[in-house]
Amino acid sequence: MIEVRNLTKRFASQLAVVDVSLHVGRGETLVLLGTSGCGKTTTLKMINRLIEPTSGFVRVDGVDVRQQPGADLRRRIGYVIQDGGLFPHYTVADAIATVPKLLGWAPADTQQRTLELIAKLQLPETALKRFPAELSGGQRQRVGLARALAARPPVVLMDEPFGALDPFTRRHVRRELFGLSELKETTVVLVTHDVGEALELADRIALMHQGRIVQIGPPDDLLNRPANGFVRDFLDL
Ligand SMILES: Nc1ncnc2c1ncn2[C@@H]1O[C@H](COP(=O)(O)OP(=O)(O)OP(=O)(O)O)[C@@H](O)[C@H]1O
Repeated sequence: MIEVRNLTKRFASQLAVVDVSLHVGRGETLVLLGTSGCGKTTTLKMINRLIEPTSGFVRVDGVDVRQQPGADLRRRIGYVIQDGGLFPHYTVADAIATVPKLLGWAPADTQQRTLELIAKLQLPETALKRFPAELSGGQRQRVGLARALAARPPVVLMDEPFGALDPFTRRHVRRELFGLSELKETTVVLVTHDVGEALELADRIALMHQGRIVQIGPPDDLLNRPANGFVRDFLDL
């Protein structure tokens, strides 16, 4: 589904990502894990072209992302960031309708999908008219996810999606969201520095350090067969 080949990103003299290659299968959840500044976000943003690579390429469903028109890419790749990334002057309904509108959906279809999503995410219908400042952190997070899932993208990228939440709410929202059947069918790449979160959510983990992947594999592989001392230290084994 997603193929990343030899991706490198240099910002002036800073090498942020160095020769990263990986693939993510359809319906799989891959977690990019690592310390602050190791290149996780830069890698994620090269998948949806928010950042252009210095070298290497990304294919989604066999097509190079550079060859896909922007609207196509946004329909196919949902994006969730910390705290939902909502515009302060958009109501919840406006936020969820963003991509369907961009794709020219009929208003009735958008409304039906919006109602379906807020029911699935257990947001009250009265929230539709509210602005982000009138919601709790957990609600904002769920709205961010509803917005990303609205047009049923086959791929969703998530950057520290639970980062703004307290540990209790974080666990709760995480379980709720990843329990959704919608997400089970979706190919997800999720960035976190939280080991527990990675072990809970990942089908496979790519552990990064200084721009490179140190080890990639199912959580059990990293736990039982850490590639080196860094992996052992990071996972506190
Ligand atoms: N636009 C930019 N210009 C210059 N340097 C950048 C830019 N964006 C990122 N960097 C640098 O590239 C490196 C990787 O950053 P990146 O945001 O990908 O790390 P990260 O692993 O996602 O970190 P965090 O968990 O703190 O968000 C860092 O050293 C960062 O300072």
